[in-house]
Amino acid sequence: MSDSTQEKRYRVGYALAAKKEHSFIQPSLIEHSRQRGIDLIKLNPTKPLLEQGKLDCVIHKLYDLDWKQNLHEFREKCPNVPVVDSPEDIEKLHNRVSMLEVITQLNFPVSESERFGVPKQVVVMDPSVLSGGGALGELEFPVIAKPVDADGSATSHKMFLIYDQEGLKILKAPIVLQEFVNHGGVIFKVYVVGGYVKCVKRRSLPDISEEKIGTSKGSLPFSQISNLTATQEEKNKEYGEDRSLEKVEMPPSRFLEELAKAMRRSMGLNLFNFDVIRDARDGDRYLIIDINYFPGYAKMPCYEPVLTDFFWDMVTKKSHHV
Ligand SMILES: Nc1ncnc2c1ncn2[C@@H]1O[C@H](COP(=O)(O)OP(=O)(O)OP(=O)(O)O)[C@@H](O)[C@H]1O
Ligand SMILES: O=P(O)(O)O[C@H]1[C@H](OP(=O)(O)O)[C@@H](OP(=O)(O)O)[C@@H](O)[C@@H](O)[C@@H]1OP(=O)(O)O
Ligand SMILES: [Mg+2]
Ligand SMILES: [Mg+2]
Repeated sequence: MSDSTQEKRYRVGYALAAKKEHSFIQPSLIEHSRQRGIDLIKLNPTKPLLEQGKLDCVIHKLYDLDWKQNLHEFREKCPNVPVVDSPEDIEKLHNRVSMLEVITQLNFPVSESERFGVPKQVVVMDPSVLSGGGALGELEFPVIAKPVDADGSATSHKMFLIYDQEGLKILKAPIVLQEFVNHGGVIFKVYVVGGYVKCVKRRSLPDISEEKIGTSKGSLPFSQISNLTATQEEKNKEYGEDRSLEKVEMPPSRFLEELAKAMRRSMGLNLFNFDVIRDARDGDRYLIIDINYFPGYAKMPCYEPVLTDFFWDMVTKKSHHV
């Protein structure tokens, strides 16, 4: 379709933090959408949405109360305009406990071979439990300590690999302790955009040998390990690391597609990704360790046509239910 003035044009409003806007609203996406008759409109989150021109769809990743209120009023007055996605549904992903409950509660046809689950985890609310022992329950070291909140703040990505009881002492409750699972140093990031599913490989923490488990002590901080930039990757190579991802086999696509579909239905969300690792001890066992709302789609191959197709579906379909 051309963008001639006679043809109907659609307006997709976006409300994003500056960093997200910078990475997601690329000139290539604007142009791709424009050519399909879709204009991407930057919204002012502090001004009533009804006063910001006709909107055919709203996408957003902002969580302050004023924005939620603004969105709430808009949804009441314009119930037919799809809001992707509903703040109530997104909320579940802001806590690392409720996030993984999505997975444990999935009604999913059991596949012949592949199985899925989540690593064992506990949430520690009481600071004295960390210093006094007994925090682990039935978990075994090493564990990963993750902030309970996954709300997009810088601290929400600050993690620690904890080798022993001593290592727990630097942590502050509340915190999630999750069993570390060896997985060959590779994670699979599965991007979901409505009905579209795309899996990519990323680097992860390397396996920890039995020997290392016995000799390592304390804790090791890390953050956004799978978001290494190209320069950092180059540096890794200079240091002689050969961790080429090319040879790593992807999980079966049918399995990932079914899983993504079940998650999308159960959460009521259209825009998310999830991190999957393959258990090094059991190649048919997949563990979901993280789910992110509105992730870095610009890192996904062909994100412009994929997102444009999604916008098109949203603005042209009468129903926007997932
Ligand atoms: N249970 C686990 N066993 C082994 N490695 C893990 C485990 N949990 C997390 N990791 C590693 O730590 C990384 C960060 O964990 P996680 O994905 O939960 O954090 P995040 O900050 O929410 O990540 P993102 O940037 O994707 O939002 C993972 O990508 C993976 O490399
Ligand atoms: O841009 P944002 O601030 O939303 O950052 C998100 C980041 O995307 P970016 O690549 O655009 O930074 C995502 O990366 P990928 O999973 O796609 O690799 C992932 O780390 C999310 O957890 C982050 O969301 P947050 O949890 O911090 O809200
Ligand atoms: Mg992650
Ligand atoms: Mg995350």
